[in-house]
Amino acid sequence: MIYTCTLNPAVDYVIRVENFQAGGLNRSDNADLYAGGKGINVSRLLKRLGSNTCAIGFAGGFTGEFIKSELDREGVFHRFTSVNGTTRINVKLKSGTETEINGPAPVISEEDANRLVQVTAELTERDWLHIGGSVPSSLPADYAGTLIETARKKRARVVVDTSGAALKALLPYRPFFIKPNHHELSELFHTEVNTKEEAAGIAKKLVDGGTENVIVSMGGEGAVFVNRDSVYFASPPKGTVKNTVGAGDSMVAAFMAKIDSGLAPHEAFHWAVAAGSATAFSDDLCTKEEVEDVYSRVKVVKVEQEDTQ
Ligand SMILES: Nc1ncnc2c1ncn2[C@@H]1O[C@H](COP(=O)(O)OP(=O)(O)OP(=O)(O)O)[C@@H](O)[C@H]1O
Ligand SMILES: O=P(O)(O)OC[C@@]1(O)O[C@H](CO)[C@@H](O)[C@@H]1O
Repeated sequence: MIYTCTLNPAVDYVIRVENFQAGGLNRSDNADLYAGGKGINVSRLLKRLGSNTCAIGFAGGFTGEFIKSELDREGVFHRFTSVNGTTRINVKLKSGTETEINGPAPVISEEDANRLVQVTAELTERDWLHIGGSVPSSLPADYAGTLIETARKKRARVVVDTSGAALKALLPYRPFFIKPNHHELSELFHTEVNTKEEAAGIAKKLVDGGTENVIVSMGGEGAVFVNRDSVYFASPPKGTVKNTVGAGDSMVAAFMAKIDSGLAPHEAFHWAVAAGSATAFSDDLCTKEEVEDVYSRVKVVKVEQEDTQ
């Protein structure tokens, strides 16, 4: 079972406005609500790809109920820890460009935090623990690390998809897989990452530091894959981009799904890029059929290690 842990889920309110005017009254006749947050997106896609998954994390208030009912509707197992506050709403404003306003997390009590640790203590060596997204500031600084250690004691495989200080703090736990985008990588290493060669050079440092598999996503430019044995570059096909929210999560889901079903890492990478692009080309997360359709149009090349910095 692939458990996804979203410590700070969200209802994603995707609203489209023509000619948005900051500071003025704007009206929209096109908006959608989605169960969101990185782990939740990953679980939704895993279900579509046919993998066994369960979404865990904190949920509260009417927004928490909405997320659970949406997951029920899609047949995605979940086991959220209920909290007193209200799960946030994240606004995704589409008006030519995409503007995101991610809301604040509810306060998580110590008791609720401990209850979630107990859920991760039930994992087994056949399970994965994916930890995705931001961490509510009311949680102890080492909270995600505690979840990882708890799952590790049961020999579960750990995947980390977070950014900034939270990602930096979790790297010493030597995750099986991480997928920063090139902006997150730039922030992590205090350097500009603009090319695939530069991304591969830095990803190698992460692999040297103990992370087993690194994908660096680079939006419409594609992605880079690095592990101990090899480096691959991928270029996605051209298409009409409708929504990039969840494109990165789709990559993570497809990579885990394909590794879990026994594929080699570079093959799983190929599927990951296809899933990322398929989501970018659709309004919501992509379907299995859309991923299959994009797959044959993704170009993946093996790169000689000397060609990277
Ligand atoms: N314009 C695009 N055209 C084709 N594919 C795209 C485009 N934008 C994103 N993708 C696909 O989605 C993948 C992930 O994109 P990106 O690097 O933006 O992830 P991300 O920043 O983690 O996204 P998010 O956090 O919004 O889920 C890319 O590697 C690519 O495969
Ligand atoms: O604020 P965080 O936790 O970093 O990111 C949350 C979020 O932006 O990430 C997902 C897309 O990856 C969205 O569903 C969600 O709104």
